[in-house]
Amino acid sequence: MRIAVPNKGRLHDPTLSLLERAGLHLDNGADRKLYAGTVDPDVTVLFARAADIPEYVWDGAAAVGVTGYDQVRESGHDLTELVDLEFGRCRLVLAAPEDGDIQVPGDVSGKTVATEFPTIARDYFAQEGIDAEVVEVTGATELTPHVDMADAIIDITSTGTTLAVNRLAIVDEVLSSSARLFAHPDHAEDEKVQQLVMALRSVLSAEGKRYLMMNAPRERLDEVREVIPGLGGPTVMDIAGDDQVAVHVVVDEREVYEVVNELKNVGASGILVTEIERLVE
Ligand SMILES: Nc1ncnc2c1ncn2[C@@H]1O[C@H](COP(=O)(O)OP(=O)(O)OP(=O)(O)O)[C@@H](O)[C@H]1O
Ligand SMILES: O=P(O)(O)OC[C@H]1O[C@H](OP(=O)(O)OP(=O)(O)O)[C@H](O)[C@@H]1O
Ligand SMILES: [Mg+2]
Repeated sequence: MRIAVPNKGRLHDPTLSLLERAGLHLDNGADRKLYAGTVDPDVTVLFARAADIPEYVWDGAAAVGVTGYDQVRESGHDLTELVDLEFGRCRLVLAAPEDGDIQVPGDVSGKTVATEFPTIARDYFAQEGIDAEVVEVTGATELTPHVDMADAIIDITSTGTTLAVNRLAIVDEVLSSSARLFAHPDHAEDEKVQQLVMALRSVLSAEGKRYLMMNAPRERLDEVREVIPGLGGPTVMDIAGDDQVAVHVVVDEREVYEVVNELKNVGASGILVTEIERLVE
């Protein structure tokens, strides 16, 4: 199985980090090559531009690919979305110069809109019944309204800094995106693809979770159970020749502070809090 992965840009590092955490270690020097092997002899990683990945998957050059939902929509290919990887979150927005005469989407009728996403832009205008002319650019879109290349833009925003620096205001949200794992519809159910899906989900499930280990007096076990909001209840183990038991449990990271205090109050001791790499449910 080949996995297409962004070769550079914003999605490159988080994708490689996720594959590593999922246990799919890449060969050394992977990021300077077009291909990389992994610990699984049947799995190869193929590096490509984020915008080209939908095409690679659609053509069968790779069974699956990681890229932004925006890129898949722009490609027009009907790929199967398998996992939302929760990074690369951004929005495609219609934006126009602050204090200009474009205040609502309808105001761009009869005007020009620059974008790196012409397919998405045309679909959006058709759906909204807006008659605007789309001007295709390949970068620095935010500049175009200031050099009279376009009246408005459709571009990516996340923190809003680039729009603000270029004195552009959001007129409408066109699409909300994040990095996701996509498959060719014919490969979505393949065994290797499903193994990858499970491994990636296990990493995402573990994020924001902590593993708690402690000793507790056997006679206060009921009180311990009550304060633990655990995933499927705690694991309780006897400590030979002792009136203490060992208790292990997975807890939401946001609850750890309060839970540890409550556990102390019901007699728990030697409380250890650790991170979890993966959680297969
Ligand atoms: N500011 C951002 N915040 C979050 N995600 C973003 C942001 N900008 C882009 N993305 C996501 O990352 C994807 C790739 O964008 P990126 O900027 O890394 O590549 P690119 O500039 O299109 O690539 P290239 O340099 O190869 O032309 C986008 O399609 C989008 O899904
Ligand atoms: O809302 P913000 O946080 O400012 O992010 C938005 C900017 O991020 C992306 O550009 P990027 O930095 O990837 O540069 P690029 O144009 O080289 O792709 C996008 O094209 C916007 O310009
Ligand atoms: Mg970019």
